[in-house]
Amino acid sequence: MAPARVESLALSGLAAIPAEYVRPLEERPTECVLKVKRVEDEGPQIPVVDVAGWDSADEEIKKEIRRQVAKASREWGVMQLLNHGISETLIERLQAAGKAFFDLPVEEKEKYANDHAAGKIAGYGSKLANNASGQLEWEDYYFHLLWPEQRRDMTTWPKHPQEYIDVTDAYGREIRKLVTKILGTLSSDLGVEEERMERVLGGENLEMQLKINYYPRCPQPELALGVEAHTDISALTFLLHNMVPGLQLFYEGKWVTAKCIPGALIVHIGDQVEILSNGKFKSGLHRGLVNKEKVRISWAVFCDPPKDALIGPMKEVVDESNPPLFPAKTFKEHTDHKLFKKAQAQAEAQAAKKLNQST
Ligand SMILES: Oc1cc(O)c2c(c1)O[C@H](c1ccc(O)c(O)c1)[C@@H](O)[C@H]2O
Ligand SMILES: O=C(O)CCC(=O)C(=O)O
Ligand SMILES: [Fe+2]
Repeated sequence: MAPARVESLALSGLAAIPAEYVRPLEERPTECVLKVKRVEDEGPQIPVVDVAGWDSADEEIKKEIRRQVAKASREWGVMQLLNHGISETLIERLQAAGKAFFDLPVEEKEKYANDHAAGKIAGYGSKLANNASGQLEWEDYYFHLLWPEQRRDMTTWPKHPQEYIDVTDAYGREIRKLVTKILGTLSSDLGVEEERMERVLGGENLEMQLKINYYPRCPQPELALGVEAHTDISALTFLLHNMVPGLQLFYEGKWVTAKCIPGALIVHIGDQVEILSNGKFKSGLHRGLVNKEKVRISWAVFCDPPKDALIGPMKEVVDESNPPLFPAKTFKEHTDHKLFKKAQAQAEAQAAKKLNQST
């Protein structure tokens, strides 16, 4: 059965969200981000790193930037990059194109519907219930391969607006350059050669997937989640959004809301870099909240190794006092294992809930 689009639900004007979208008590946001009075100015904040001098001739400037990127990756697993080199105009055009696609009526977007059952994840989609609890997220999305160029199937990309393909392609090329810079910085910080991590992650065959997350207005944002708590299975994830707050990072036992900083590009360390570094760099737990007043849109680029790449702690970061914390697995095995574990945990939670209700 085709999943219901969250946008259609939101537009139907319902006052209470369907039960499948109501999160268990312990998962619900404790406050509704938009209503909270400058909560983001209090307590720890996601590190902000100005990388304007990344290519500077001054070695000290470069060293300081690299130090800050590595520190954020070790302590938070996420950072907001300023002056990353992607032009404001390109970002505006990318966001205008994604928004123009989502501004189409749902019936038009359905022409791009993906087909999970047939293993086709590219296209327009909404989360499918993967267990008995049927727990859903308050979002629709568009997902497609962005890189490498020769493996892309352009028939899976939106044809409307006309600009979509050129501008999304141009953005992908810019992100690919940043991938090399960040992996180089992180490799050096671990004391391995600069190209090492990128090579293990596939080099020319490293893949990038684009997911545009579309979070419609929600009548009961305090009960729902746009994206449930997770770490990204990627090596790195690059994230832009439309300046509506919603992203939260779990840090020192609390959910910290990401500040909306104009021009900033959010970078997440994903599971693959955590594994390669044997846990020196953290894959941060994060989630997405929704709100009553505004549609939120985010653009996530997941940078992944090829499916058959074997990823385990690099030998240089393992010794007698630092034994491997992760078994080596192919990227496909890692993905399957994580999905399986998630479905299993949700099924167990549902069984426990039923047991509680019957006693
Ligand atoms: O290649 C990737 C890497 C990632 O880190 C992720 C990904 C794909 O997709 C996840 C995703 C996609 C579609 C859905 O319906 C989801 O519920 C999740 C994404 O969350 C991310 O982990
Ligand atoms: O929308 C966001 O800010 C987060 C999205 C996210 O975490 C994801 O797509 O993996
Ligand atoms: Fe994520």
